[in-house]
Amino acid sequence: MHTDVQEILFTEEEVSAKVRELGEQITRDYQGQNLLVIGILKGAAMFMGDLVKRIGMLVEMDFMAVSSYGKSSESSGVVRIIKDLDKSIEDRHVLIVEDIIDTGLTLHYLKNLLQQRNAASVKVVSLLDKPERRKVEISPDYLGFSVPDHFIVGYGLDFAERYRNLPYIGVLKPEVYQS
Ligand SMILES: O=P(O)(O)OC[C@H]1O[C@H](OP(=O)(O)OP(=O)(O)O)[C@H](O)[C@@H]1O
Ligand code: HPA
Ligand SMILES: [Mg+2]
Repeated sequence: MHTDVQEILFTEEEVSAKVRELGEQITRDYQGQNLLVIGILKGAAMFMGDLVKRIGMLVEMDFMAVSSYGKSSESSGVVRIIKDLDKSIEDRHVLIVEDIIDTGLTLHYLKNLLQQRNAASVKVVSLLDKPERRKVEISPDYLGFSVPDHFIVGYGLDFAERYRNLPYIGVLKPEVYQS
């Protein structure tokens, strides 16, 4: 375990089993549909890569990059689009892939934006949910795990761009982000 990590919440094996389960659920629900899976960079990059391999039909992939946290451990509440989708999503069934829902501000903004672009349906899969911190009412259609109100890193999740490549999901020691 990395010395800045206080506790491992989910091991690599636990994450992998959950991703497989989510993939199977999504496969059943979207049978016969032409699904567009949209990964929200950078946090969801690993989850997206692993999840699509567990979806048992051909899907299209696209990515958006947004940022609301920057170098801080607190959301600014202002969502900036850094990279937009490549193509129109009009009349498409879209599935947003997120690593974590915290205040809910990012997802609230994204869901509204994609609905305004006249997608046929907009659903959300999030690997993690931190419900205690919610500022707007929103929940995922598919969820991996709920997490307590601590700062989480690993498997895509960062603090100031670090820790994304840890293979497990853990709690960052408070002294690391408070210093
Ligand atoms: O529910 P919220 O409070 O809005 O927080 C969740 C969002 O914050 C993180 O992204 P971040 O802005 O840190 O960008 P990143 O994915 O590049 O790390 C995370 O990946 C979610 O997209
Ligand atoms: O707990 C978190 N860890 C990393 N990134 C995040 N973005 C929102 N909440 C978190
Ligand atoms: Mg981040």
